[in-house]
Amino acid sequence: MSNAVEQSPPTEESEVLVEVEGLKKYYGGDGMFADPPVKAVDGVSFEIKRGETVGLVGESGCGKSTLGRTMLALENATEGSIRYDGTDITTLSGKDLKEWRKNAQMVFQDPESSLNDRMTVGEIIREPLDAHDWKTMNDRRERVLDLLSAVGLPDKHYFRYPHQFSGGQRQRIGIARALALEPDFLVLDEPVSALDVSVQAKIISLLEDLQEEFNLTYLLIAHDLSVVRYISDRVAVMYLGKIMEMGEAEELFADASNPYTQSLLSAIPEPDPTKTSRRITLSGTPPSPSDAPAGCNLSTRCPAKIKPESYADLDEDLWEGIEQFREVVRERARIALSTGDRVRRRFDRFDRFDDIEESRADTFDGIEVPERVDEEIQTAVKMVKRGRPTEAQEHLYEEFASVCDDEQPEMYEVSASGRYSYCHRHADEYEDVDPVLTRRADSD
Ligand SMILES: Nc1ncnc2c1ncn2[C@@H]1O[C@H](COP(=O)(O)OP(=O)(O)OP(=O)(O)O)[C@@H](O)[C@H]1O
Repeated sequence: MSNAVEQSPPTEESEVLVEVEGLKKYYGGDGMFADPPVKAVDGVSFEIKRGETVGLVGESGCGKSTLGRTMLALENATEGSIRYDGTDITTLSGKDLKEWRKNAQMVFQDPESSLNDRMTVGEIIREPLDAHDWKTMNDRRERVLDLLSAVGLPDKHYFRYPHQFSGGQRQRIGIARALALEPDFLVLDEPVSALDVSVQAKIISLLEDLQEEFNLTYLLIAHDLSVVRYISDRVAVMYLGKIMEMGEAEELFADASNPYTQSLLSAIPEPDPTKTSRRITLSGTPPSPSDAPAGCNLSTRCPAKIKPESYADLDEDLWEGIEQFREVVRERARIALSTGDRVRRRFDRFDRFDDIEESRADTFDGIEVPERVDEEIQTAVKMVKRGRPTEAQEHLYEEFASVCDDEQPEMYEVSASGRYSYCHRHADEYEDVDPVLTRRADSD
């Protein structure tokens, strides 16, 4: 059984460094005739303890970098707060913001493009010290030499240029620069993904050593789940601007609760050929962050989606078919019609979506479809064929929408260690995720 908790999950006594609450970052959407905003980060809350490494994972475009940048005040938050050692940095500006920036820095993915090739290594690392008018020129020089040594580069590199170095060495320079002002908190945005595997291991080990030496706190953004598993204390899984699950790394990898986390982890190849692992695939494509579902953001693709009460006894294959068909219709509704299409539609000569019949037949091939379901599907088919896929989408919504389409889930605490997950299925009134996924996998 799971308990619904407030957005911020409880953490243990250890000291919290960063507290993010109800954070949103939207792009665009201003003005009367503007397109809807891109909801890159859409209401996330979590904490990072001092000295902790939190891994942030999720598919491309889910909002990881935007969250990282907003947490460093490199982007203005649209809503919510980011308290750093108790200070809400979203309210800082001018001198106060500049002063705060010393505390938190970013290490970028691509060491090829993130360093200015016209500056020497010494100048690159010294630049933040110059910008903050840090102590004397001599002190700055000493500091740069210390930093070179901390990241494993010899003094003689001071006067060389970045293009004289390999990818791994350039990333060491980027890390030295990020450490110049003695920050407590680093956002590492894909710090090793542009590097060869052998170099990756060295940079990861350097990051671990530096964390120990300088008591650093990390937010590690990475798509490579094995890197995240190896280095993180806790992991947050993001999808379409929201955190779907967050908890201790080992526990989350071994026993994920959220259907999205389960599907993400099931894509990792099983190294032991004698073991069979369950592959959980998500249907369709992720919705655009400017057109996210009204209910749970995974609702259009969820492999454990709850059925509506009036169809609670539907066969699993049929339910899956209905959901797939709804996605086909949604895809049609996303297609912009040309002027010619509109004219043809007006004169009932529209034929661009006639293949919807075929899609229906394919989707329900070999599945027994009861009359009451078939009637609704056929009505939607007719609407799509007439060039009115949005009406068809609404019709199917009226008939088949469940709590997952209509309501955003709460955050539920799903383990004694404080892991939490964003899914209606953790509420007492619904069957939990695992038995549903097992049953649906068996029916495939
Ligand atoms: N400056 C911007 N203006 C408008 N939209 C943006 C901007 N920056 C990011 N986005 C959009 O916000 C969404 C999230 O992007 P973001 O780069 O944060 O995702 P990500 O998870 O870091 O992806 P990746 O792993 O590919 O870097 C995407 O739809 C992206 O197109």
